[in-house]
Amino acid sequence: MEIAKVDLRGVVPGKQGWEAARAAVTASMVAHGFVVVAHDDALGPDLRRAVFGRALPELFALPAEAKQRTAAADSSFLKAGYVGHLPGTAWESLLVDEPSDAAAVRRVADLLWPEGNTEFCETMVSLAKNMLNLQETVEALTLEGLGVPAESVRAHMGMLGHCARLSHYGAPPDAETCMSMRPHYDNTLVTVIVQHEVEGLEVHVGGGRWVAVPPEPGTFTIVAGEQLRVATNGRVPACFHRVRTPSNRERFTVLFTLAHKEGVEVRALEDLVDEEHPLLFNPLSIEEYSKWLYWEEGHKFEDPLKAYCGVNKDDGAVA
Ligand SMILES: O=C(O)CCC(=O)C(=O)O
Ligand SMILES: [Fe+2]
Repeated sequence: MEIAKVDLRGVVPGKQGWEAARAAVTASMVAHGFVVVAHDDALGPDLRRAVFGRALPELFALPAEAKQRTAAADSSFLKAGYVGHLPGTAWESLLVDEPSDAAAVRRVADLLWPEGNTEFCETMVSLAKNMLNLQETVEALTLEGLGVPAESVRAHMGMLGHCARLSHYGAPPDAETCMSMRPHYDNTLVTVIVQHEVEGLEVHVGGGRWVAVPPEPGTFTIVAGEQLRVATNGRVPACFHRVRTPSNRERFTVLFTLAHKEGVEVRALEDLVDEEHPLLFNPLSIEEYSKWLYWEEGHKFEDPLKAYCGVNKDDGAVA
């Protein structure tokens, strides 16, 4: 299957191109739970070089104790800070909260480089601002495309927070399967995945078929997470995806997530619940759900979200 790309260059609300982009983005999100967009202005050659040629290699080359200074007390990969080499993985990652806020990035950078690293901070903030913009555009296009009125979209946006995840993958631990991250759903609303030169991201397109998304410069993959499935009352499925690198090379990626702020319940947008579309999911605390999913029995279910908060749980089959 060839993945269609939606060109978002110069697409702004109400201007020419917005309606066509809205139709294409919504169709892809509804059909697959992801959309690949072309938007080379969001990461031009200079910024790309600063991110992947400098900021990420420099960060992950730091001694382990420097990276550990940013780690959460319980080393959870769901909390801001560094997590390294979980069992069975060659993956290490740094999660930064509100990366478009210079002071927030600076706090993390000062732990990593006590002598300061202005260039790292500037690079991250520039990229984060562009990615936040891109995510808000895709989120607004999708919701509008589903018929949600502009004021509901605005109210929804007001409940969201933004995070960046910078990742480094060593060569896949199993050279035969080449799997670097097992299939999963993100627990976010949307995640934009920025790849660079080395392949890895694969999305499930149904019927056990996986499609690799090539790491083409100027393109970004936006995957829907479980929060968007709840918010859209099931219209947008969460994207099942994984990381597999057949070339067995090391790899850097940057992800940006948009998700409900901590403590804010995730619930279906009222405009998307009616007689024809009865409520599918009860309101959800993402913190409670994530605990259940990762550390309790959640992982046993084929459709954990449905098993946890589905209005009809009967078919949340155990895997
Ligand atoms: O590195 C990638 O391409 C995707 C990683 C991913 O899906 C995740 O961290 O949730
Ligand atoms: Fe993911």
